[in-house]
Amino acid sequence: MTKKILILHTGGTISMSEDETGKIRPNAQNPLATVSLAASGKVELVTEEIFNLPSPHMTPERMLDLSLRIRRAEAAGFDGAVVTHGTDTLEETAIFLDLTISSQLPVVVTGAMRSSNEVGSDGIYNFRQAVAVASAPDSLGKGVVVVMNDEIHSARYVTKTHTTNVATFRTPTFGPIGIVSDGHVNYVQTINPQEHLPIDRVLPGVFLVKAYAGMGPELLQALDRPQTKGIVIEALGAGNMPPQTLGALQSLIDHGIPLVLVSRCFNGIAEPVYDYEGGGVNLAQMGIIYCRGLTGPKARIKLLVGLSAGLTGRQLKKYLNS
Ligand SMILES: NC(=O)C[C@H](N)C(=O)O
Repeated sequence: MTKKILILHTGGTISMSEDETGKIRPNAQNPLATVSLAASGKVELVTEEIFNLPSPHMTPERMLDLSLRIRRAEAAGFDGAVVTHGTDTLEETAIFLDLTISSQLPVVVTGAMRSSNEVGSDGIYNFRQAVAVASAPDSLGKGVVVVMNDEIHSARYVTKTHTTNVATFRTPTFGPIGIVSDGHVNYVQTINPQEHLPIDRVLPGVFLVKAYAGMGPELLQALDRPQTKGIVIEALGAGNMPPQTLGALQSLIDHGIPLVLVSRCFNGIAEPVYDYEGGGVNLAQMGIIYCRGLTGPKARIKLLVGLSAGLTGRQLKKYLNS
């Protein structure tokens, strides 16, 4: 049976070309628009250029537009969706979609590290693999996935790890959930289902701060204001903070601003294990919420989604802990 796949182009290098001076630029006409996927089997592609943006121009408001468009796709008879996206913020859009789309429909996000006319361009290849994954029966109910360089990654944990290499998307700690090989889609692991919050607005005022040796209170104090709705902190190691930040952290908590903690480490999960001044035990006792296994940018999207859905207090904590 022919699968009907919705293609949503948003821009990024996959939609760009190299000019005569070697610089990469956006195109007025998307180069993927004319690609034939005859070799991919029975698929009908319905294409929309929802944005034509470099991904550093992506915002939560635009992620919401994309999410709302995909949420309408199932009722419109689509069997899956492929989103093409710039790679710089792809991981944030992917988790936003994963957290806000509750349908079983396969949703695949892909991009490219080399633009459409560069030697060794990976755009058409990744696009074809993404369509194969979106139309595979095994992709039903897998949540949003990212397909790049023959690997299938869960949107929840995948991250860009290299500035230029085509093998840039990796899932630290857990690894990919599958591979695409010779057009065949093979899943090797499943990840736990998570709660979906189909929000229809996004709150501003959710920030991300990275901790460092000798960090003082200044950055945190600058965020201690009524416009701040929540802060994610990329803490040190297993989830610890320099002692000079504790006063500013306590003041943010006293002002009712949710503080969410992840680790700045590439692998592992932040846990409140260390019992010294600024250690995780201390931070958890203060009411800082530990968000397990997400990177800082992803935890920020999750906090933003939770707050935008109106979650507060224990509900917010439970959502972020899960
Ligand atoms: N490879 C890429 O897509 C990077 C580009 N700067 C973007 O994110 O739009």
